[in-house]
Amino acid sequence: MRGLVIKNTGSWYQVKTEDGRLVECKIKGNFRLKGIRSTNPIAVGDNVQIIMNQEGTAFISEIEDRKNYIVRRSSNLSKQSHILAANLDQCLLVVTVNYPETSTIFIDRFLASAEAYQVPVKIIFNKVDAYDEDELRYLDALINLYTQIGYPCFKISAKNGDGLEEVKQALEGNITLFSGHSGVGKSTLINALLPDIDIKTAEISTYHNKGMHTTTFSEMFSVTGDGYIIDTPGIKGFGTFDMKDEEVSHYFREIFETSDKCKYNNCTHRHEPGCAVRKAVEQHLISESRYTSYLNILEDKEEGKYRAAY
Ligand SMILES: Nc1nc2c(ncn2[C@@H]2O[C@H](COP(=O)(O)OP(=O)(O)OP(=O)(O)O)[C@@H](O)[C@H]2O)c(=O)[nH]1
Ligand SMILES: [Zn+2]
Repeated sequence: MRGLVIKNTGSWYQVKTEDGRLVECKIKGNFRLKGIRSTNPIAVGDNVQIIMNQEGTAFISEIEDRKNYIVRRSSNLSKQSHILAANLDQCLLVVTVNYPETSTIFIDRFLASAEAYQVPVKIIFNKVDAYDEDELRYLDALINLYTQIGYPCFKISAKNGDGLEEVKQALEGNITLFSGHSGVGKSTLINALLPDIDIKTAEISTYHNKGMHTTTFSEMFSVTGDGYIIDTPGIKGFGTFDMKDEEVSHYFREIFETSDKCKYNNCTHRHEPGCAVRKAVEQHLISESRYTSYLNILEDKEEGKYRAAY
């Protein structure tokens, strides 16, 4: 029988079967997956085959190929990773123009890593109830910028409910991960979307065993329209990844499109003659803030800091 893993409590997995039942499952057999040394072979979001037993519980016998997954490295010492969630359909990045301010560098780095992981992102601008005129103008400019690049944007107040209907629609039929840095209102938003569950009290814990093994129990919450929200503490972004200088621009959509016209095909868009990207920035066809974020990643990469940033 096929099912979706919606909760991982360490020793048990809760699987929702295709006919809508919730079944407590254990793993049977050896689940070493190609290419990953993981502390947990199965994560929320995995599609699995289960074999029912007489007690009404089941064994997970097979795991289907993942379209993507996010990991956290268990510790610096071990090379093992902990898979936090699999098969994400999208990520909703919650940001704020103020209280606290989310920088465009943070947004653009997040978008770049999501591009690398091939997870579509939508941006939620929260706390619109709290902004003054200048902040609202800046907010609209940002929405304009990111919508044009191809990232859908939402303007909401998790506090008073403005804009929540559009967010609910975006959740339908999708497995969604919420991200955003501390204080932007993720918990407030998720609680508003899931009034029956208090996220802060959801059963999620972490334990350490000789400093080598860390497990985060994660859970997906059902939303109307066959969608799920993943809220795993500690995920601020995607994992780390290595890339060459000339690859960074692949993760900035509009820079990548323009780079076709650069004189050199390995142009890094910094000092090279005949760089179409720099020209587009001068002509305000590419935003200065996006270009700055792009340079910022290149610089950090050179200093070996980029990996540490996520
Ligand atoms: N004015 C206003 N305040 C909000 C809104 N949403 C959240 N807040 C407030 O912002 C603060 C942080 O909200 P949280 O929901 O805890 O933020 P979080 O992103 O979950 O933060 P972490 O748990 O640290 O990751 C709280 O004091 C909320 O009441 C909003 O739409 N408008
Ligand atoms: Zn160039």
